[in-house]
Parts: sequence; structure tokens; C-alpha cells
Amino acid sequence: MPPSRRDTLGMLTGGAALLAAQSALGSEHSPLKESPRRVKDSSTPRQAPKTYNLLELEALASEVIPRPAFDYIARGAGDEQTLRENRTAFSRAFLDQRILTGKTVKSLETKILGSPLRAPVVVSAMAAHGLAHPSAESGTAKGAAAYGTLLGVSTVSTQNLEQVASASNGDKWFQCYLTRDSGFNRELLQRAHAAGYKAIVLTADVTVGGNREQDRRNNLRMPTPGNFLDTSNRPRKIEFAFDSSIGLDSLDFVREHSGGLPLIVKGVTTALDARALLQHGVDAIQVSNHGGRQLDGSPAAFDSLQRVAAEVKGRVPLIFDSGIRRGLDVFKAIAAGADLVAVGRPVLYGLALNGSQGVQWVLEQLEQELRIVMQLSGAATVADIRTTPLLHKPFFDA
Ligand SMILES: Cc1cc2nc3c(=O)[nH]c(=O)nc-3n(C[C@H](O)[C@H](O)[C@H](O)COP(=O)(O)O)c2cc1C
Ligand SMILES: CCCCC(=O)C(=O)O
Repeated sequence: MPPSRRDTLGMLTGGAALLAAQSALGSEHSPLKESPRRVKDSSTPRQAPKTYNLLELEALASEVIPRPAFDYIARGAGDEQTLRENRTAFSRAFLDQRILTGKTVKSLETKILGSPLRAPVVVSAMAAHGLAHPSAESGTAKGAAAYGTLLGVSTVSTQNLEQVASASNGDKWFQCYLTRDSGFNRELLQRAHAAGYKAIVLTADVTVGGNREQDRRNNLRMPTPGNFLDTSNRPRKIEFAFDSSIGLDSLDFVREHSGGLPLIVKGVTTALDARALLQHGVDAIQVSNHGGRQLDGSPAAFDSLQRVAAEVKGRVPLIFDSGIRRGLDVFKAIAAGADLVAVGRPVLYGLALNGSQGVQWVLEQLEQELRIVMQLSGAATVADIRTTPLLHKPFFDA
């Protein structure tokens, strides 16, 4: 029996198909024509498929990332209702388009907590970039910095936080998971501060791992994260388990040990939680349902955003993630009250397909789309996007 298509293409050392998929990013938008993961291949090269958007990247990435790792990245929790809703919610909102404004789009620059950004788009913290590409978080860090935005670096990154910090000059946030070992938590926060991270993102929606059935089916084995290895790359004697009982007092703990860095709480979906966080003096809020990977049954993040924004009313910056694939989604999220958005999976797909330059391509692609939406809707600046009204379906029969 011939090997299945995925068996052939899914191998890290995959052949022509791998090259074809990787060079999919070698369009006029991509500065890279060569893949850092090129493999020797004697077969006739196939016509490289081109990709024109972030949605198409997923299928290409599935051809180069081994199956269990691809599923870990792409799939969601439970029946994946929330994963699907994250996309469909955007299609219920439309833009109140203005014409004859005389405006043209120029800079998309903005700032968050003192960090300058080329556009209102950052890279969300994700675990184990090494599953996507050997350059791991260093590759992502280089791509994000070359583009001009900042990177969220996960507690459970493949490379340790110092390695990632030194991989680029770009600003970075350290995403903190609190484990049951408070000494280790303290140490990590101190290390992040010492390594020059600009803020701490406390992720609050992982008090236990979500029900990721596909990972169990695939018998997924995660490599030991770099922060859990000693200087000889041996696993340290730390039992990694999420602290299931984190509460508002955990914010005080994080503040106390992170040397005065700004604190962002990620995983907010309700107005009530936003109110409590404001009372607790957080510096920013990240509306997120973890890309549908945690609580299946949580509403679409875009729907949560509108409720949270109505509560926060601009008092602290609002970051939005979960489902961003189009420049249009970025626009709608900002029009709905976000200050900027964070992108997840597509960045890992770009990394898998073309290393740091694939990451850069993903961010540039989003910006290009956003610019077209802005120009056509009459919004010349990020501030203009914020004042563009959204129309919610059904809007003709009211
Ligand atoms: C493979 C993968 C690993 C992730 N690991 C983390 C993590 O370590 N910490 C965290 O706060 N969020 C993590 N997330 C969630 C992302 O930060 C983000 O909330 C989500 O991916 C956004 O949705 P999107 O992928 O639809 O853009 C992870 C997401 C993915 C896809
Ligand atoms: C169980 C969570 C570990 C990393 C993570 O946040 C993710 O995979 O989404």
C-alpha cells in the first residue's frame, strides 16, 4: 500500500512537497525565496502553490508539520464550538462605510504600554514553537522584530526566556503560567524582569488544560520547555502542574516578583471579571478564549470583546485575540473597542513554512489587508477605526 499523502508530506524531512509548501510564501510579499529548512531533494520540483491569505496557510502548514504537532496547534477543545464561533462571530458585524472623506491611509503606528508598534497587531504567546520549526521562538522573535511588533513569549516556550530575549532587539512580553511551585514562579518572574521583558501577561484561563481530545488520540508528547531545563539541558526537578486555585491575590504575587513591570491579564471574557481587574489595578486586559483551546462553550471572543469594552470604557488598553485571520477582523476588533489585536496560530504556520521570514510575511499580509479595509471604509488612522460604527446583523429589518 502506498503511504498516505499526509504520511509522506508530514515528515519533517518531507521532499518536493515540503519545498513547494514552504515556497508558497515566496510571493512578491515575502522577502525570502529560500527556506531555512530546505532539504535535499532529487525529485522534480513541483509548481509551488501560492497563498494569498492567512486562512490558506493552515492547509500548507499541515503538509510540513508532523501530524500530532499540527493537531496540537490547529485544533481546539471539546467539540470545537468555541473554535468555530471565533471565526463566525466576525461575519455578524459589518462596517459603516464612509465615502468622499478625502483621507488616505498613511501610518498605522500605535503604542502599547510604552512599546511602539508598526501596526495594532502583536504576536500572542504560544507554547513550543519548536514543534513548528527548528528556529523555534528565536525565529518568531526575529520575524516579529523585522516586521516591527512585539512578541508574547510563553512560560512553556521551547527555548528558555533568556535565549528568546537575546534573539532579537524587538520588545517582548513574558506570558506567565503560575505553577504549584511558588518558588519556581518567583524565579521565572525575576528572570523575565532581568532579561528585559517589557510586561508580564498572566494567563488566567488555564487553571487546568482544556479537553484536547485530538492530542490524546495522537498520544501527543510535548518536549520539556526550555525554562524547565538546567544549564546542561537536563530537565530540572520541578513538577510542572498548573495552579488550579489562582485568584485575584495571584496578581499581587506576580506584581511583587516582577520588578514593577506592567501587568496584563489574559483570558478575560466577561464584564464582571474586567471590573474586578480594573479595581485591582491591572495595566491592560487581554480579551481571549485561548483560541477555543480551553473552555469549549465560551462565547466567541469577538462577542466577549463588545461586553468587556463596554465595561472598560478605555480606562486601560484592551488587547483582543482568538480568531484573527484577516485585516478585516483586525479592523472590526478595534471598531468594537480593542486597542490592538494579538495573532496566534497563523504565526506558527508562517514559522513552519518559512522560518522568521514566514512570520514576517504573516504580519505584513495582515497589514496589507487592513490598509485596504481602512482606505475603503474611510478610516485613515487607527484612531479613525475606533470611531467607525459597526452594524450588527440583522440590521435592515429593525
Ligand atoms: C499552539 C498554541 C499554543 C499556545 N500556548 C499558549 C501559552 O503557552 N500561553 C498562552 O497564554 N496562550 C497560549 N496559546 C493561546 C494564544 O495566546 C492565543 O490566545 C490564541 O492562539 C489566539 O487564537 P488564534 O490562534 O485563533 O489567533 C496558544 C495557542 C496555540 C495555537
Ligand atoms: C495546556 C496549556 C499549555 C499551553 C497552552 O496554553 C496551549 O496549548 O494552549
